[in-house]
Amino acid sequence: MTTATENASAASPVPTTTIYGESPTDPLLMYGPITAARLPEGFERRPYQRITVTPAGTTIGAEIAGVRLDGDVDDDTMTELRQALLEWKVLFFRDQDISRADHRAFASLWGGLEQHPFFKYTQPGQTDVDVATLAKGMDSAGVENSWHNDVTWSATPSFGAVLRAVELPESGGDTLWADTAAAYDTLPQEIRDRIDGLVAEHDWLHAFGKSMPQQSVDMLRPHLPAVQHPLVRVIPETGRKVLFACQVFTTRILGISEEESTELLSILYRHIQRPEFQVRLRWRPDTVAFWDNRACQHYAASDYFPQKRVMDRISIVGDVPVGVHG
Ligand SMILES: O=C(O)CCC(=O)C(=O)O
Ligand SMILES: [Fe+2]
Repeated sequence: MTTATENASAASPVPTTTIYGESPTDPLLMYGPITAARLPEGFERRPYQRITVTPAGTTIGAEIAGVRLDGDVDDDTMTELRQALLEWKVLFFRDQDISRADHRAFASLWGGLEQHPFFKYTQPGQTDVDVATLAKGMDSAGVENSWHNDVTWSATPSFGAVLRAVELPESGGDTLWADTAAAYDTLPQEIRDRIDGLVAEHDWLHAFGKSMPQQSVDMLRPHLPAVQHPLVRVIPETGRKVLFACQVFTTRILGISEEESTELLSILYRHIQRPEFQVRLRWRPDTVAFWDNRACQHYAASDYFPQKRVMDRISIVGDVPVGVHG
C-alpha cells in the first residue's frame, strides 16, 4: 500500500500518453479521493421546502419524506421532486402503503407509461409488471444482476421507473444504482475529450437474443432494429453530461476500430462500476424507488434464491437522447 500523501498525489494526474493500447498503465488505476459534484456548476438550486431530502449516497440516492405517492401530488411538491431527481438520480420513499392504482397514478405524473415489448401483460393496456415476470420462467430468481440502463435499445429509452416492494426475501435482494454523471465528470480529461462526440449502437439482441429461438428473433427484428445513441448524453434540464453505454445492450462504438471500441467501453464500464459512484438500497416492505434512467445505471442483486422477491414496476416513456453536439 502507499501512504496517504502518495495517495493524494496519485489521485489527480491525467495520463498524457494515449490510453488505447500504447499506455503501459491503466488510466483508471488511480487511488485516492474521487470527488464529483451532485449538480453542475451554475445550476440554479432552491432549498427544499415541501419535502425532506436525506442523502443516502454521496452524489446519488436520497431518501425523501413528506409526500405520499399517489396522483394527488401538488405542483410545488412536484417541482421539488423534479429538482431532487435531477440532483440525486434515484429517490427512495419509505412507508408508502399505496395501492397499484396509486403507484400508477404517481408514475403518470411524470409522463406516459410504457409497455415493454418483451413482457407478457395479462390485460390490454397494462403497464405495470412485477419483476418476477422479468425473470422469464426462472421463478423468483432475479436476472437483473448486470449493470444497465433500461431499454437503451429503443430510440426513446425510458425516462425512469418506479419500483415498489411487494414481497421481500429475509435478506438479500438489494438494488444498487451508479451515478453516470459523476462517472463522466471524474474521467481523465483525455478520455472525456475522446468520447464527447462519439455514437454507440444499442441492441436488444445483445442481451435477450441469446435465450430466444431464432424464429422469434426473425419475427421481432424488423420491428426492433439496432439503434444509435450519443455515448455522452446531455440531460436537457441541467446541461449535465452523462455516460450512456451499458454492457447489457451496447454493442459497439461507431466510427472507431472494433478493438478500440471494446477497450474504451471496458474502461467506461469499469469506471461506472466504482463503488464511489454507487448507492445501495436495502428494501423494506412499502419502500418505493424512483430512478432517472437517463442519469444512472442499476443492478438488482440476485442473492436470495430460492426465497421470493416480488416488486411492482412501472416505467415512464423517455425522449430521444441528445448528445454534446445536439
Ligand atoms: O428488481 C430490481 O431491483 C430492479 C430490476 C430492474 O432492473 C428493473 O426494474 O428495471
Ligand atoms: Fe432495469
